[in-house]
Amino acid sequence: MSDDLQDALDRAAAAPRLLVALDFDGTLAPFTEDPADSRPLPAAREALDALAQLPHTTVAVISGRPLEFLRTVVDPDSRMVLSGSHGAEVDLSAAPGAGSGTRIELSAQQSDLLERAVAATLALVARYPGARAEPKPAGVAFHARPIADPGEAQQALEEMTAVYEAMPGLRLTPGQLVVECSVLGATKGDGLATIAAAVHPDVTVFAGDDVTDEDALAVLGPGDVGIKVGEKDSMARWRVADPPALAACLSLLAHRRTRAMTSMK
Ligand SMILES: O=P(O)(O)OC[C@H]1O[C@H](O[C@H]2O[C@H](CO)[C@@H](O)[C@H](O)[C@H]2O)[C@H](O)[C@@H](O)[C@@H]1O
Repeated sequence: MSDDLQDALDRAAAAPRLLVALDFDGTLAPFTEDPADSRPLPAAREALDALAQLPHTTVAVISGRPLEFLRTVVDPDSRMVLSGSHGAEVDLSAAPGAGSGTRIELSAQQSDLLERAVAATLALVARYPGARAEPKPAGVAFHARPIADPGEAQQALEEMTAVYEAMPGLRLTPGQLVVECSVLGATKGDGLATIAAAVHPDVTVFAGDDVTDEDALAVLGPGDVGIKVGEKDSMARWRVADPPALAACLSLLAHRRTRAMTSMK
C-alpha cells in the first residue's frame, strides 16, 4: 500500500461520520468460475465486521448481485447497508433512522421485456457449452467464464451483447467475462448517492474493480477516498493490485478507526 493511500485512510479513520462502501466481486471476493461460490476474503470479512460494530461508522456493499444474495452470503448478520442490482435495490435497515430503502417494482411492460431477455439468454446458453445464465430481479447476466476456449467465450459475449442491443428498453452492463442487461436504468452511483443521503458521511471510502464501479467513484467528493482494484482505467485517485491488497487496506482502516473511536470515548 502506498504511503499516500495510508495517509488517506488515516484521514478517513478520523472522520466524525465514516461510510465504507465496497463492490463485491473482484473487490471483496476473488473471482470464481461459479458465481454461487464467491465469498469475501476472510481478512476482508474480519475488517468489515470490526468496522460495522463501531459507532458513527457505516459499512455498505454496492454490487451488481441481487440484494437477496448480498443478504444471505455477504451479510447474514444484517450489519451492513446493502445495494444490489447495480444500485436498483437498496436496504437501509442497518442504518438506524434511515428508512427502508429502494425496492424493485416492475411495470407489466418491464416484466414482459425481462421475460424475453431471459428467454434470449437461455437460448444462447444452450448453444455454448459451459455458459451460464444468472437471473436477477430486474435483469439477467450471461456468464462466459466457464466456456473453456477464450475465443469462443469472447464470441459468445459479442453475440449476447448484439441480442440485448436489439431489444429496445434494455440497459447493458459489460463486466468481467459477463454481459448483463437490465430493464431499469439505475447505476451504482444512484445506490451510493441514496446511501450517502441516508447516513450523511463526512468521508466516504469506496473501492471497486469494474467499469460499473466508475459510476460510484463519480459521485465521490474531493475529501472522499476512491480506490481502484486492479489495472483497468479508472477515475480513482488510489489503486491496489487485487482483493488481498484491498483486504489489507480494510484491515488498516478498521484498526485506525477502532483507535480513533476508542480515544473519543
Ligand atoms: O458489482 P459486483 O459485485 O462486482 O458484481 C458484478 C457481477 O459479478 C459477478 O460476476 C463476476 O463474478 C463471478 C464470480 O466470481 C464470475 O464467475 C464472473 O465471471 C464475474 O463476471 C456476478 O455473478 C454478477 O451477477 C455481478 O453483476
